[in-house]
Amino acid sequence: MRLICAEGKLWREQRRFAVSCLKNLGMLKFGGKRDRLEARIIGAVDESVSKLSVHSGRQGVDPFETLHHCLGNLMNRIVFGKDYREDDVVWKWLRHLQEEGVKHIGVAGPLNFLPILRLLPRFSKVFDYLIDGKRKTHQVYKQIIAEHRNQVDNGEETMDSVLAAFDDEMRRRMNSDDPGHFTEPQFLHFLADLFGASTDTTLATIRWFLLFMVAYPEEQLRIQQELDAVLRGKNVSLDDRSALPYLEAAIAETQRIRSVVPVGIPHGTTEDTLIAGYEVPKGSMVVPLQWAIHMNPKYWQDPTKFKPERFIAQDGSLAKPEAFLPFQTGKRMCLGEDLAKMMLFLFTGRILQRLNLTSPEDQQLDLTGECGITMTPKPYRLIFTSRS
Ligand code: HEM
Repeated sequence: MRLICAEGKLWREQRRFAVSCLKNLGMLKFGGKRDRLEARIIGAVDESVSKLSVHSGRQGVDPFETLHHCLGNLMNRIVFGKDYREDDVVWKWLRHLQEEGVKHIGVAGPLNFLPILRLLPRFSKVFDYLIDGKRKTHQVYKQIIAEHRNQVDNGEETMDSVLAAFDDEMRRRMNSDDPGHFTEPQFLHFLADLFGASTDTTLATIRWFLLFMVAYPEEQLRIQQELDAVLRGKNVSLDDRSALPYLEAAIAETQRIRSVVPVGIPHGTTEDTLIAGYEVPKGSMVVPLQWAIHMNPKYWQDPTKFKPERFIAQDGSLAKPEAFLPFQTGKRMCLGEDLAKMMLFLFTGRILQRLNLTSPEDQQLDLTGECGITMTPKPYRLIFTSRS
C-alpha cells in the first residue's frame, strides 16, 4: 500500500492519480485553477503574517507554531477539504503527532539496514510509537471521510480536495472492470502520504529561510529592496516570480545549504550496475545523499556560506545548476515540486515584503539542525516588525 513506499503497478497508478489531482487543484503555471490555488495559499500566508506581526516584543517568538498551523491548515484544505481552528483539540494532537513522528522516523532509520535492531528497547519503543500513531491518525481520517460522504449524500457543497477526488475515483472504479488500487486502506495511506510529504518539508524550508535571513541581514535587505523596486507596493503574487530572481535565488540557496531531506529516500536497483567504479548488484538499497551533493566543493564554491548570488546567471535570471537537486531527480522525484515552489515563493516573499526580521539580543543564533526524516532548525526566536 501507500505511494511513497509503493512499487510497480500500484506506484505508477497512484502517482499518476496524485499528479492529476494536484493539477486539477491548480498545480499549474497559469489559468483559473492556478489562481484559485494561489488564493488558498495567500489566505494561509496572510494569516501567518498577521499572527507573526503581533510579536515585535524584545523577546521575539518562535514562528514554528504559527507556521505549522497556517501551512498545515492549507494542506488540510488541499488534501482533506477541511480546516481546523488553531486550538482545536484534534488538530493540536495531529500537529504534535507529526512533530514527534518526524523525529522518530529518523531514529528508526537504521532499521532499514539492520532490521534485527527492532528487538532493542530503544528501537522497539519508537517502532511501537509510530505504529500506534498511524493507527490513531487513520481513525481521524476515517471520520473525515465519513463527514465528506455525509455532506455529499445530503447534497451539501464540499471543498475541492484530494480526498474528494479519491472518493469519486473509487466510486467510479467500483462500477468498472478496472478497480485498480482504489481501496479503503489505500485511501488512508494515500492521504497520509500527501499530507506528510508536503507539510513537513515545506515548513522546514520556510523556517530555515527565516533563520538565514536573520543570520545574513544584508541578504534580507537585498531581497526587500528587490521586492520594493519591482512591486512598488503591490502584493507579491505568482506572476512576479520571473521578476524577482533574487528572492528565488535565496529560496534555492536555503534549499541547498540546508537540504531538508539530507539522506534522501532509499531506492532499490532494478539491475546490476556500476556506480563510480563500484559494482552494485540488482536488488541493492541505494540511498541518495543529498547533503553530500549540495555541500560538495567540486560543485559549490565555499559550500558552507549562504550565497544566493550563486543562483544568479550572468544575464541576471535564475540559474539552475546541475548539482542542485532538492526534489531529487528521475521517475521517483518529488511530485509536489511545483506546489512546493508556489508555497515557498508566496510565504517567503509576502513575509519579507511586510515584516523586518531580527534576532533578540540575548539569542546566539544556531544554524545547525536536528535530523529526523527531515532536517529542521533547532527552536529559535525572531522579532517581527512591520515595515509599513
Ligand atoms: C520544499 C518542499 C519539498 C521538498 C524539499 C520535497 C522533497 C522530496 C524528495 C527529496 C522526495 C524523494 C524523491 C526520490 O525519492 O527520488 C520527495 C518525494 C515525494 N514528495 Fe516531495 N518535497 C517537497 C514538497 C512536496 C509537496 C508539496 C508534495 C505534495 C503535495 C510532495 C509529495 C511528494 C510525494 C508524494 C513523494 C513520493 C514520490 C514517489 O515516490 O513517486 N512533496 N519529495
